[in-house]
Amino acid sequence: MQMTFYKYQATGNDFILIDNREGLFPGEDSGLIARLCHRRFGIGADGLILLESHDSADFRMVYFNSDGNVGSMCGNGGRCIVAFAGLLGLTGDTCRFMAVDGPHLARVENGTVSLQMSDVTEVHATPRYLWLDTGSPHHVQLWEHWEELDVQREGRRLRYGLYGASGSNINFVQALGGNRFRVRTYERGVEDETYSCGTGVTAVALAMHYLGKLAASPARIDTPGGELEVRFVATGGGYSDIWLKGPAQLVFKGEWK
Ligand SMILES: N[C@H](CCC[C@H](N)C(=O)O)C(=O)O
Repeated sequence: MQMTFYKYQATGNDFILIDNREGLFPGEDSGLIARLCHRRFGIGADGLILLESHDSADFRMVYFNSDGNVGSMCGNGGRCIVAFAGLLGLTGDTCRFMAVDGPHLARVENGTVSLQMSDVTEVHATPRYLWLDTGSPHHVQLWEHWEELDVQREGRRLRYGLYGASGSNINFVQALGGNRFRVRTYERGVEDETYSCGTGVTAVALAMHYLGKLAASPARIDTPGGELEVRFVATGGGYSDIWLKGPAQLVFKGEWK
């Protein structure tokens, strides 16, 4: 299948973006999507995103994990598709698009994209970890021995051990003082560590506020791929007006033959 694709990255979380407004891409072909995302046999990416037409929003985002299956919301991918819609001339400095978890607003300033995330109504807390849904499911756990952290091993153990077949994304957090945190994420559907996960970083900011380790919005979060900022309003048990901000860049454009 011949098609034009665009490769984007947002704090090192990388995606293949395809303009599918004509509806020709075979989204049900999970084998093809996994091949396109494969880092040796394909283009290489953590996920693939289709930009499609929508009746009442600027566009629709359809997100697939690199295993080829439809994923839940992707915060970094959401920031990339906003930059992509701008490149295609569909939107200006602000836009509103539809994703699997509902509508999202976004703003673009000098290569930085701020994306409004879904409200969070519940945080499940246990003595060792928290779990919340920021559009995607996230386990958040503080980790003391940072230098010895094997994200692939620990993430895999928790993803399959605690969350059964549907699984969860797993975030390990270190508090750096003030409003700064460091995060490493094991992503479900990639089944490996990624350089950054937007819904994960969002979950970490809210979880740290919930635990009293972050006094107030915003949180500044370091990931292996760079820094992200999360702003939010606490609503007594939940969170609203949540914004994820950081860079999103086109890397290259190509043809798949
Ligand atoms: N990388 C994404 C998360 C993808 C979620 C996916 N791994 C799933 O659970 O389906 C992000 O920036 O939010």
